[in-house]
Amino acid sequence: MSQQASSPTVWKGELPKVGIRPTIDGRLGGVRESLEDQTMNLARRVAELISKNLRYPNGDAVECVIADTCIGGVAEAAACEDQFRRQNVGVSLTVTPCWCYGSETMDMDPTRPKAVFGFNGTERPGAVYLAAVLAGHTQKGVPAFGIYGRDVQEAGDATMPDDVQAKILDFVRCGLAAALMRGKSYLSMGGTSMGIAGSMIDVAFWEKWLGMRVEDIDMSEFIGRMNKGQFDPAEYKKALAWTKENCPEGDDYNSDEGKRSREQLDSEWSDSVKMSLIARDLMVGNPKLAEMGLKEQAQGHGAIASGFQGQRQWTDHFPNGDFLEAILNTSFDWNGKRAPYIVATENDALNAATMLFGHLLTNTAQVFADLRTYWSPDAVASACGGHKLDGLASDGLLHLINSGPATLDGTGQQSDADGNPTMKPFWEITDEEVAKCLKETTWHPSITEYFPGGGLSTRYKTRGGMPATMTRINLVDGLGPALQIAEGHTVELPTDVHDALDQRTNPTWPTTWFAPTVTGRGAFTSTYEVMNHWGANHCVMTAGHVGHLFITLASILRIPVYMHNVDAGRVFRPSAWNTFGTDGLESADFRACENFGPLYGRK
Ligand SMILES: C[C@H](O)[C@@H](O)[C@@H](O)C(=O)CO
Ligand SMILES: [Mn+2]
Repeated sequence: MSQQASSPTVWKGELPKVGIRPTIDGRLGGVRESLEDQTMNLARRVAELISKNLRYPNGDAVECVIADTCIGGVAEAAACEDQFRRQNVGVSLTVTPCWCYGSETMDMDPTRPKAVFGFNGTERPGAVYLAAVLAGHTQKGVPAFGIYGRDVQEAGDATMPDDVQAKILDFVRCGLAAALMRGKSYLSMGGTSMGIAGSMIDVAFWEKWLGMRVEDIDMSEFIGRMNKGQFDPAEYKKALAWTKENCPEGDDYNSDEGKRSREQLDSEWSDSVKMSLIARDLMVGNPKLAEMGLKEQAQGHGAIASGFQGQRQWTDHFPNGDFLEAILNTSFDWNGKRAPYIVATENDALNAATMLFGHLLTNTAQVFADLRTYWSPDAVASACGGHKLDGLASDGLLHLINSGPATLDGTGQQSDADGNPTMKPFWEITDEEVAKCLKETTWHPSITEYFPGGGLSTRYKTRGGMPATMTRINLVDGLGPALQIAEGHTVELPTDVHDALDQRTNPTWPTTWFAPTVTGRGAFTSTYEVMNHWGANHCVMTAGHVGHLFITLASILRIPVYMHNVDAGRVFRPSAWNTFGTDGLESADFRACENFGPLYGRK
């Protein structure tokens, strides 16, 4: 593990591994012997592909465990299961070039995400085993993904076709996301914010669909720790100095009567930094607290996601959580580059879960936003002196703007290999890009009428041209969770147009102009219809067109997807889903999720 035990970290302890199961025709006396090396070598190639291409959220290479022997029957299958349990295997991938005996060799664990890769050769067909064992998975109610290369390969062909590589890697990304969530916590810091339904925590959703637990703390814990100095004083000193140097305070947009004194603002800065340390320590603990005699506080709540209620009880009296939410969701801070801590504004736990999906699928920071306004081309023209939206924005724009914080990665100041704006895993972000994200962001005294207790809000606008995916999990009485997805691009407006629109809402908040990819059908008939179908006030923006990964992860967890604009060819779900209908995949998804129920328990 690369994580130093001495610093706080989300991903403590051993992370779930990927188990590779080489299955084989068990007939000794010639058949099995002729296949042993080919089968085990196939498993080794798959393990190498995974460890070379995939990383955990902490940057470590994904670890694979290969079964000690090929699996020709139930005895070896059981031995493999024992080995996988001993070695913390959270995802399984069965691989074979030949015919094997389906139910005698299959992975029967009811909750571990699983796939089967049947090498497409004809000498000892892996495909027919694939079909047989997937039928078994469907019949026994243990859905599995099927991976089968398009083109027949020679038995000795050690290459892995691109289509097979893509499916293996996408399955493992999504299976690991599910496995990484299992057993971890969501930390609710406070309660319901302003009657927002998403912040009325539904514990059953976290337990039955995600296999997680919900931890609760009252916001008074912040005041207690601030007043008693229950945070690392050395880190606080370092963090405050870094903040003063790197987080410039911008204009105060408050009215004269709303303006706060310099002394008050300075105390809000120092309180905001303390709140950031305390929120992080509450989530993941901090060994330094144990050295201070705070052994219980040092343990944290095992939270890989959290939410801060803020409004209104806290923010009426104390600085809001804008700084803590922005900096913890960012891929760097005073300690340097590191995995973001997923923190939802207004304790919107459904947006937190969606942020967590995006983070675990891509290892990147996630933008929390209100989906506040649809700006039609006509409305923009009349608000901005006739300005005509064009290009990606020609069907109008969605204004994504949270009420104060957002990850600084959301500035779009990180670039991919082609120079396009993106948000990257922390280990790929350059020092120059860190500096650009900080430079693009200004911090403004929060608007006093909204936040009487003060605070510093995050202001930036996202660079245009970023392929991005907007998502949201909603809860439906009687159905459970349902996911919506909209791939699209960020758009940059001319400064005068941006300012005219931005100033109407709140100039102290972070703005992203988003143009969903419209298809002309259903919820994607137009940009307006995307907004019209959005299920809540909040959304999450993830860098890249990764709607297909959200769809695969949702199917593993049995969360139906009720709108998306992902081409059918990119949709990858367990083979069992096909049996619920192949024409009208959306409704089939609902039927399959309803049929199999939440991954970790009954509804
Ligand atoms: C300041 C306001 O209360 C905002 O926080 C509010 O409009 C929201 O963001 C609601 O989600
Ligand atoms: Mn909001």
